[in-house]
Amino acid sequence: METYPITIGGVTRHVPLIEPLPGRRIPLVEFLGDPEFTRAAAEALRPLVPKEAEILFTTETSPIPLTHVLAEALGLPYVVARRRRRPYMEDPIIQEVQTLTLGVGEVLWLDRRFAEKLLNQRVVLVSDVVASGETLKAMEKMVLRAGGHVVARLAVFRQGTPGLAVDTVAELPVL
Ligand SMILES: O=P(O)(O)OC[C@H]1O[C@H](OP(=O)(O)OP(=O)(O)O)[C@H](O)[C@@H]1O
Repeated sequence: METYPITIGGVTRHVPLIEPLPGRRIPLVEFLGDPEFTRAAAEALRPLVPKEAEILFTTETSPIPLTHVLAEALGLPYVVARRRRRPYMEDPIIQEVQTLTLGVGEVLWLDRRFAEKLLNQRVVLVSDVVASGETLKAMEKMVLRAGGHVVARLAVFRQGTPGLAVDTVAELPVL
């Protein structure tokens, strides 16, 4: 498999090149199962978190370890929007997202008990990669619906031109 070198905070990984859409190859960054790379990315992201931040908000799947490490370093809580409805969810916030990364529409789910943690809070959106920006837009809508205030939108990697302002630490190529 063809790979591409990605370096963040002095840690390099040779990640697979995938072709989610014909003629568009992108490096596939993965934090799951890689504590050293995850720590390096969280450390790089940490200075971008505003001092007034009260809680972090992320999505399944790959951004979860990143957000966990970042939250621990900052001493902040975090909540995670799920990509599938779980049977135990009660009165969840349900938000559609059109992500170009996979070429298909998706839905984010946030159980009410977690949505309540965002009420009147200064929330930082955290992702691993921002491409179209549609996932972050959907997350921002969820925060507003939960009664919170977004104070920063952060992603480790930017890929292409997102449709909203996002603070990132590195650029991924579209090959
Ligand atoms: O800016 P966008 O175009 O919305 O793309 C960014 C999204 O794509 C990736 O998730 P992916 O769908 O690969 O899911 P995963 O985290 O479960 O791997 C990433 O974690 C973001 O959620």
